Amino acid sequence: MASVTSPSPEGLTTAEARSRLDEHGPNEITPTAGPGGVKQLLITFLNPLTVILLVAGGVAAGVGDYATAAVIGVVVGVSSLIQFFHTLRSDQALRHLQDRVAVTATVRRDGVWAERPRRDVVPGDLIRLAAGDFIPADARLVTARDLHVLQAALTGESLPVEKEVRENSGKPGDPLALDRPDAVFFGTSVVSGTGTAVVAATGRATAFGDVAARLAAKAPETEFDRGTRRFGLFITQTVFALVVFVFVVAVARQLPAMESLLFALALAVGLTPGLLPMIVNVTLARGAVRMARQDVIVKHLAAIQNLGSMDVLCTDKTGTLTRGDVSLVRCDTAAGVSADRVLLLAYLNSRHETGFKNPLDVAILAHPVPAGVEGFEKLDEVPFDFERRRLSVVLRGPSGVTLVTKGAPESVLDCCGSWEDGPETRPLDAATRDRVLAYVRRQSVEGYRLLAVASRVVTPGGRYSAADEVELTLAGFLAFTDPIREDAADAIRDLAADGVRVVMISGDDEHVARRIADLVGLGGGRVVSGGELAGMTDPALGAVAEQVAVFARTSPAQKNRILLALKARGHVVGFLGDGVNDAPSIHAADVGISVSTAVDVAKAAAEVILMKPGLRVIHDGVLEGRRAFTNVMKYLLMGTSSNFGNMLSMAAAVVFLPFLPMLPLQILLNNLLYDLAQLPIPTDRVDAALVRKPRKWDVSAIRTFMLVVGPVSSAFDLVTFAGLVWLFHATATAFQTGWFVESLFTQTLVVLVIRTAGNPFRSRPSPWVLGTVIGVCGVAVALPFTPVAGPLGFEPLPGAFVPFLLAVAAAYLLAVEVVKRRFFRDVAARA
Ligand SMILES: Nc1ncnc2c1ncn2[C@@H]1O[C@H](COP(=O)(O)OP(=O)(O)OP(=O)(O)O)[C@@H](O)[C@H]1O
Ligand SMILES: [Mg+2]
Repeated sequence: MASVTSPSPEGLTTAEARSRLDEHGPNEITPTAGPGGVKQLLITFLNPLTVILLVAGGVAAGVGDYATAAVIGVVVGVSSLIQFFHTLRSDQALRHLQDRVAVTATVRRDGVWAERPRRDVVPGDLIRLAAGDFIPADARLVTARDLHVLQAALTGESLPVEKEVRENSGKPGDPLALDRPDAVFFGTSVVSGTGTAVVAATGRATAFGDVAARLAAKAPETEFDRGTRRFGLFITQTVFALVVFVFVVAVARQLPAMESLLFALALAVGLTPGLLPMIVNVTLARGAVRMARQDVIVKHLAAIQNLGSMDVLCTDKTGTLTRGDVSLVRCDTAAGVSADRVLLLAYLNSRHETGFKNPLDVAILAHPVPAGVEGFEKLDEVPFDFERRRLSVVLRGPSGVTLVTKGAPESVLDCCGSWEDGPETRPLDAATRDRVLAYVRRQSVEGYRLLAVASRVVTPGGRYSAADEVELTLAGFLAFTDPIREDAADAIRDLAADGVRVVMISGDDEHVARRIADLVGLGGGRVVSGGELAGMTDPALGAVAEQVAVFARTSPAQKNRILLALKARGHVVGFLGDGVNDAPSIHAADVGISVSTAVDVAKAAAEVILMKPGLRVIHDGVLEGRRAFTNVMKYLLMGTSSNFGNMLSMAAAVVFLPFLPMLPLQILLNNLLYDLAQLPIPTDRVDAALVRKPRKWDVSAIRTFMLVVGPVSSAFDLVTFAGLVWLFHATATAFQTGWFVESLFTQTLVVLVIRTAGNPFRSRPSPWVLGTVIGVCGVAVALPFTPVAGPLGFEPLPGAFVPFLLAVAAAYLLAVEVVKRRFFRDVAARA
């Protein structure tokens, strides 16, 4: 672990920071930036397919076949450049999005404090910490005031620990150890208090960097990754077997050996879905950019997939279902009498606490300053935590040293032994307690959120902890209102209509939760409280969570349990939250969602950030995610149907024909044109019907589709072969020309069929898709009549071939239409 020497109070200079950034690298655990331009170009060029092609080109040039060598040159050049620019563009788009939601750190540079992206922090930087901050690096505290830090990510300890600068905490140059009271670490967060610190280590050099890098390296493969990988493997094996088969047969039949080798190599290139990774990335990146326009930012492309397949969305209440602009409407004693003292104590507590300000605190402080607030000096603080649900400050005032506690009514009541009835202090006996609880319940049922305030005179000096929150005197209650969002009910209904069930998981009171649930259309059912939940086993909870729409008084750990229980039952679960208490669940969800106004910890844990609060934008994002998914699926269905069919046809042709069914260079040209026809798929329109339900990656359905459509398309190839041989008495050149044209027609036109689950004539493709398909077919028909026909080995086709070709293509499309309907029915049935 690194060490640091004394910092300058002015912080680093910009120049110094820049040179340190060069020396230590950016402050990130896993690099977010993709490879740079030149490296990316090399990666594109050095893929195995390109290498095969270049070798084949060398061989062709060696034997004097310059036409083939030229076609290979064009194919390699064009496809590499297309891939290169597309990948570069989507990387840039994604990086731009990531910058918009980058978590920042408060850093002192050149003598001024400024917010800078976390990745720019360097060793030696002076940083400032406040509640809700994600600690940006490993650092040694220079000053600290009531600084409490949650180190769960590093130590597993779920309660905040206090950090402070002590005389004996070690010399500035000593290494930072976890138990050092003046050391704070990357990956942990500030619960309350403030401090300044000097950075000792950044990025991978941090204590957490090690752990996180190991975790990141072992990141579980998503269903999508696994699907594409297995699929790619299957294709590669099949292609390999076919290429060997074709070569052996061709040689056995004494076709020219060199020509046969080139033919086999061209097949290998032509039949591998080489564009798959690129098309997937471009489609998703395009989806990401469109989502950004709807105010939804994704940090990783995989999040789009997950958003599209999410079927349960868990959300907290304040700020998403409600507007989050809380107002304080009443301050009453436990007897229900309005009292200034209740407001005064609450105000003192809110003003002096240094934790992350809950909207309730904001509402209290927005109230006109009550008289008498100025005469108090803060001595200490016991910060809020979500298990205790209360917080205390210790103040020296006109009548001695007082501990002032505010929190959830039951939690505060548990610590009280008496209550203030005007000037009198009365004991809080069982009967009174029941009466008070009944009062709280009544208020909650009416929709008010309540906080209780209590206090006690304590002995001055010493340090205070939660153990001092005993024998308090209850001053009274504050009642707040928080209007619901106008669009919440609509958004919940729309999400439900599109297959996403919304579950509210609140830390708030059961009655308040029920009331809000009623207002937004989640009500009517059972409300499960944290207490009840504590008695359930995980499997039982899973069954309950599938039925229940509202959970109340849950702790952060319980929020997490609900979510994991739903995941265990096969749901794809999203979690939307904005607080420190939501961060673990955001992290554990399939889709962690937060809002731009959330605390850093929540934003850092999320994969999706909403630039506008509320559920409406999520609905838009979900649909956008499903659109991207659907377009990826189009590419796959198009590719699988044509590649597998072509393999079978090639194998059959080599066995039966006395010549090669297509020249190597024709195969390559065919493949290039086919690839071009696929490029605009990311721009395609998507049928509304295809985004009505969560979309899951169904590899087996795709494989079935391939195994059925492949032979079907092959059968139509054989019909073409038969027609060419017997009807048109084609020569080798005419045969090759005829199949070249037929194959491009069937392979490209099929996209118009498989791009919709219904009638292809009822669903309009994007102009780009339609234009490119027509263009490619046009080029195919025209090529034999152009001057390049000779070098490419084409000859003009007889006029009668055109109606024959159109008839074959039409019959093929009809057949695919039938198979396709079954495919979409199966997929829908399984979802
Ligand atoms: N600053 C605070 N002072 C006193 N009590 C607090 C404070 N913050 C939270 N509480 C208590 O803890 C409870 C749970 O906190 P909070 O409402 O933030 O949880 P949540 O799960 O985020 O709820 P929600 O669903 O409303 O967003 C609150 O209802 C309140 O009683
Ligand atoms: Mg909340």
